[in-house]
Amino acid sequence: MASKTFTREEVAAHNTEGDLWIIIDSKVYDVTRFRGMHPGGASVLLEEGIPGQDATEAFFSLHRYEVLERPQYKRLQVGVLKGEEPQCYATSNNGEISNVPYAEPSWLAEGYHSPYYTDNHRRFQKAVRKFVDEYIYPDAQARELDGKRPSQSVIDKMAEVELHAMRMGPGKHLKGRTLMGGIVKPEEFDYFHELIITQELCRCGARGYGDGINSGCVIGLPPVLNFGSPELQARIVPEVLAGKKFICLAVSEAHAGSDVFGLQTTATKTEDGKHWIINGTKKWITNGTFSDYFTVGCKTEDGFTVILVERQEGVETKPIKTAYSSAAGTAYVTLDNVKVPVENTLGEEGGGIFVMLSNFNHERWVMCCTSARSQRLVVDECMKWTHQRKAFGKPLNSQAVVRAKLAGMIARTESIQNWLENITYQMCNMSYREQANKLAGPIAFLKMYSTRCSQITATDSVQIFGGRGITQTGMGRFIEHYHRTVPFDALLGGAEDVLADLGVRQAMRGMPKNARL
Ligand code: HEM
Repeated sequence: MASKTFTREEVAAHNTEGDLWIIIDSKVYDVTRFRGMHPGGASVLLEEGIPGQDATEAFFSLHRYEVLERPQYKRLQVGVLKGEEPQCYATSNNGEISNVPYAEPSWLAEGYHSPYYTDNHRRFQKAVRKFVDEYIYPDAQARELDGKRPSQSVIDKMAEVELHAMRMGPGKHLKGRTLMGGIVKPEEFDYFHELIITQELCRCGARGYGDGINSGCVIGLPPVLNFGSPELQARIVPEVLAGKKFICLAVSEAHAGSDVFGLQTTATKTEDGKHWIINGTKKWITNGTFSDYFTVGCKTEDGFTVILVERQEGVETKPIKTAYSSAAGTAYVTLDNVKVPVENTLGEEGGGIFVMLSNFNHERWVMCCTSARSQRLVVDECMKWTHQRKAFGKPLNSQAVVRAKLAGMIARTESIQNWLENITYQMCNMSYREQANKLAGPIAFLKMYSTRCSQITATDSVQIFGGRGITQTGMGRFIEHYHRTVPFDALLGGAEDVLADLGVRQAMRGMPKNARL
């Protein structure tokens, strides 16, 4: 029983193969029978300094804190040390703000200030974090392992507090909804609230799952919200935001990714002009395997047109095996003579590029939010690991070469977050049209810069974690995951080089004609 107390001397008497106790962080464990099942082997538990002794340091240099939290291992605890309190605790995913330096953006760190966040944002952040840690984190870890799509119970829970609606950003779709239990009024909800949601969600450290929980909707629904007919909106939007139906954006193809003018999926009108007949294929479609609706980019007589397709005869989806988990529902979509009413056209016929462009800024900004926070997760992991792991008799962080790597990743993470907050502030103060004009370049640059940085940070973090950084279980599991999935950020929403060029071309367009050195 965990409530029993023992002195260190009493524990020390249980020091043989047939009667084996150890102390970890003031808790006493009977590992006699567990020894034969220990994933790290039986012999290590009999090594010098372990039987009947305080094994705290040895334990934390080899195991994550969460190991002790697993029910099957919790049961091994037989008591606690008399008059001693646990000194170690998990600083992640317990609903609290971490006090590990740089584990939180500065606006959340004690004693720091920010011009951007109000008391309302702070209350909102607390509630979102609690929600994510309680409901989403456990499902994220389980689904990331089994590759199944996110549990419907989590999607429903998210709908209860209107997380799906809030992830669409500020706007009229929030009207009449009770957001996060009423903490923020629909008309007060701004891009900083949305940034908070996105960044809190990616603390789960499960990239595929993160996309699985309705990222398709974040990029697939805005064209319906902004360009769909009132009838289409009335039919589609409520059920999607309630988490009962799923939608995805289906633009990229095997033939063309960033180059939307190179798309080959065609939509041709029937003779009576009442329907589109769509033929083609779409590739890398997030949430595609389980989507009910597809926002499809098509080549039409007038150019490029976006059309909403409902799952029906002629629409087939099959999973694509990518580097991240199949929880994301990444699909190859085939469209064979799919008949769609012309009323499903989103925006003008031939005006698809405008529909897409108006979506891209928001989509890329969301990705910047994710990338910035994921890099911070790596900083957090590296700070803890280098603090608790000893090599050559000293903690890893006592080595200058390790500290230099930490310095780089901290500086990159901080600069990205600060730039991101500046852009978010501009978004809060610009109309959608102004944003499209003035922020397409800066957002493209930020995304390019952020994903460049993230790859350097991923490489350095693997060096810091060594073999554990390439191992899917144990101490380095988040690092392995990050390093494996970081290229997604650099590709989705426009490849780095394409975005860099877009930013410079935008700047060139703004050059005063008479500017001279
Ligand atoms: C209540 C006590 C313990 C439990 C429940 C436990 C559990 C585990 C688990 C689940 C693993 C698999 C890796 C992971 O998921 O992190 C593991 C690995 C390991 N454990 Fe333990 N362990 C305990 C105590 C110890 C102690 C005291 C030592 C002593 C040095 C030890 C040495 C190891 C080693 C060497 C590995 C392999 C690590 C690796 O592959 O990187 N364990 N243990």
